Amino acid sequence: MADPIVFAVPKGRILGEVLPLFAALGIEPEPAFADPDSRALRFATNRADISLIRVRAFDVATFVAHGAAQVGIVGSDVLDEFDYPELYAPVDLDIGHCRISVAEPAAMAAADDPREWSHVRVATKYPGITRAHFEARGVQAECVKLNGAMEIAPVLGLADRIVDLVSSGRTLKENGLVEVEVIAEVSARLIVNRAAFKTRAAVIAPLVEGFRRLTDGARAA
Ligand SMILES: Nc1ncnc2c1ncn2[C@@H]1O[C@H](COP(=O)(O)OP(=O)(O)OP(=O)(O)O)[C@@H](O)[C@H]1O
Ligand SMILES: O=P(O)(O)OC[C@H]1O[C@H](OP(=O)(O)OP(=O)(O)O)[C@H](O)[C@@H]1O
Repeated sequence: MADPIVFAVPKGRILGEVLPLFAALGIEPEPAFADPDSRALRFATNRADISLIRVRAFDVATFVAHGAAQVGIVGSDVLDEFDYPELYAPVDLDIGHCRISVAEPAAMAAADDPREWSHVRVATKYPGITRAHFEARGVQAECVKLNGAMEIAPVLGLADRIVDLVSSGRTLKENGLVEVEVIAEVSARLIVNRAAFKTRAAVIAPLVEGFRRLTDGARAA
């Protein structure tokens, strides 16, 4: 029998929303998969043809693009940032909803008109999305790449503005920032390596169909 396919799942907040989807599809990971204290990275499932890996959100796309994993789940923020040609994203899973936005200190926003910006200095984990967004508006964007805690950058003078994910808006509020522009809505997608979609079609095609039915069903309900 062929090796099981490798399905990459982000270990952060999306993991909790993925577990019910797996359950609905009859995929039962070994118990350690849902245990945040487990140090294991690869997990078996009740399906001999599917194994799981738990990696950082940005790395899900890297594993699947390179074919080291064949299938994965990743936020559309990550797909927009890297735009990997090797990835096919056939299903919007309707989980992990948030938006990617420009924010700035509340005091600055009071006297600021985004239509007048010609140059901005932005702290972000998403330099690709940020540059593309501002380029399309004819604004030159200088990006300072951070991997988290962007919200502290303006008050410390690292950058005037940030581009980051916003959901409830609580992180911005608690750090004295306000959202001034929404760049894109974000949700998690099922991704498949294009080559693997052909070579491992017997496992992957029904899996894609299963996720598609599940999310179509949820939308119709
Ligand atoms: N506040 C949020 N609300 C909803 N979805 C979110 C939120 N923040 C992030 N996400 C989604 O979850 C994905 C993973 O984010 P998460 O914050 O779990 O990882 P991270 O801390 O950025 O990753 P890592 O620790 O691996 O660097 C993001 O790419 C995005 O699609
Ligand atoms: O609008 P809110 O509901 O406050 O959510 C937004 C926050 O959520 C994400 O961070 P996360 O909590 O995942 O931590 P991180 O800094 O590790 O990415 C994001 O980077 C924001 O900081």
